[in-house]
Amino acid sequence: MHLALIGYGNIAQSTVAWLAERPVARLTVLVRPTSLGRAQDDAALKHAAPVVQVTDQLSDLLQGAPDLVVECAGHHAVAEAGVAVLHAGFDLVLVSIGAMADSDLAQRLQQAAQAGNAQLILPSGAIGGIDLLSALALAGGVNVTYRGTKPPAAWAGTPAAQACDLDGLREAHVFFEGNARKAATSYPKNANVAATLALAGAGFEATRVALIADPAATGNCHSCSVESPAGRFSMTIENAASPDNAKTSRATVYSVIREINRKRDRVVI
Ligand SMILES: NC(=O)C1=CN([C@@H]2O[C@H](COP(=O)(O)OP(=O)(O)OC[C@H]3O[C@@H](n4cnc5c(N)ncnc54)[C@H](OP(=O)(O)O)[C@@H]3O)[C@@H](O)[C@H]2O)C=CC1
Ligand SMILES: O=C([O-])CC(=O)C(=O)O
Repeated sequence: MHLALIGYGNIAQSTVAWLAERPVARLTVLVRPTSLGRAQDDAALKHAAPVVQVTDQLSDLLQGAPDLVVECAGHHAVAEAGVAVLHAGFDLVLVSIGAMADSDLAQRLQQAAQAGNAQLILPSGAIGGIDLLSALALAGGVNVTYRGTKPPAAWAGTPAAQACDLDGLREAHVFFEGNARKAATSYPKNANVAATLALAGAGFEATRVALIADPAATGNCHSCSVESPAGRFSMTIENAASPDNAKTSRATVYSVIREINRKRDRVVI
């Protein structure tokens, strides 16, 4: 399998570390020019695949004709590279799903997938239950509410810092209430889960979201309540944060690896 990664931050590096256990045949990593030297020098890459290319040129990635491309770089990268990858005919796992809250970009991604006969794969990421939610949505009339809770430090550098005194919080504070579109666009590194639920279930406008900073939180907590004529469920997922990025749950990394394995394995679950 020829795997391509867009971005070489927390998720990509953790994925590469895991691939040492089960390497791919070939690996291409697309980074920004400022990160090229750092990525090229990373010794972990040579354990992930016998053939590795690190590049800052999207054209290199496309010319290599990868079997699967995984975007794990952020919303801007989706706009910069996602459409081109799909249009060129390569299946794309979109980790930064919240980028789909931009309806123009979502439409261009869908059209590119159609034109390139490629698949846009939306992984479950930091949450679960997407299988049942997307099934219930087919029955119609689905209602979804989501509460995303993280420690104050995980909200640093986001609009939450203007909405409240993150460092001074003594108890859980709801700093955002609104729909999934507003959540995903306002918190691109923290509310991809809201977008995932919206795309699987009731859509961006109807999915109700609350975002919470909680000084007592020890990880990233995702609570979701789903009601539909065909069934209802609620769940609370308590994820450990990534050691290198408090905003991102470790589960997201394993969700990416799961998609890689689903592409290369004969039996998939
Ligand atoms: N679906 C889900 O449930 C979740 C989704 N996410 C999404 O995953 C993204 C990545 O998470 P994580 O790895 O933890 O974040 P990091 O910030 O650790 O890594 C992102 C990396 O992407 C690089 N990058 C940014 N833009 C580009 C570009 N245009 N081309 C190539 N590389 C680029 C950055 O490079 P540089 O170092 O040069 O700045 C950085 O190294 C998050 O931004 C978020 O959108 C996160 C958690 C859950
Ligand atoms: O990783 C998480 O816990 C969730 C997250 O950042 C997101 O939804 O963007």
